[in-house]
Amino acid sequence: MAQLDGVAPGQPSVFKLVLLGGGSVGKSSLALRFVKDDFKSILPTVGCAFFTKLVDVGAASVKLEIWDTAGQEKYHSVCHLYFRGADAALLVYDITSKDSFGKAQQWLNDLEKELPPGDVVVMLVGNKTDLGEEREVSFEEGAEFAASRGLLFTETSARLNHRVTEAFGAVAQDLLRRAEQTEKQARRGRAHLAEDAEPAGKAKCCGH
Ligand SMILES: Nc1nc2c(ncn2[C@@H]2O[C@H](COP(=O)(O)OP(=O)(O)OP(=O)(O)O)[C@@H](O)[C@H]2O)c(=O)[nH]1
Repeated sequence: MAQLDGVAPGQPSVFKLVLLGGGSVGKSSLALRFVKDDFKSILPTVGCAFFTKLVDVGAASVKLEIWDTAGQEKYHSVCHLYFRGADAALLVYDITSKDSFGKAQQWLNDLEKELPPGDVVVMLVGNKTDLGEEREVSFEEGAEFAASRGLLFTETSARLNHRVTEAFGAVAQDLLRRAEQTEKQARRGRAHLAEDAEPAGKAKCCGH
């Protein structure tokens, strides 16, 4: 895999990922599971917590800077500040709460006001699949909403460590794919510019 421009050889590409969603959906638990492979009762996040984790994507390495935002309504206005410069977002809801699914959709609208769709990789995550008997949001509902807005989608259980690594891994993979695509386009653009410049030079020379 080619090294991305601006990244020193052997160094990972760094991307900022924000965890968004209502209160108690499991944002901090997903981060804790992914970064430290741990699960415990966590107090509500105040403001924002910050983690980093290296992820291997094929032969490449990606460093995710994970910003865990507070889901409680009283912190909502502060959290907008954390959107800035985000490359990716995990939009989390609790599959046992229809209300949290609605909140995730509101968060998406807020995010898209700040960052144009397409500029950021967004994955919708239905968490707490271990509580299947209390389920209020079906897998299909989640998948359909994600498809309608061009989002990646998965369901997880931070408690049982189900599909947590895969969720972050899929986002890292998509980030790298997009970065490589952007770089290829830029290289092609530079090559075209060089080609366009060359015949003009020759014409000048041969006209004499
Ligand atoms: N059963 C179950 N409980 C979970 C799961 N993930 C988180 N929880 C529990 O849900 C509660 C809220 O989890 P948090 O990780 O603090 O949720 P949060 O979204 O970060 O909450 P805020 O900080 O208020 O935004 C805690 O009691 C967790 O133990 C899960 O996958 N399954």
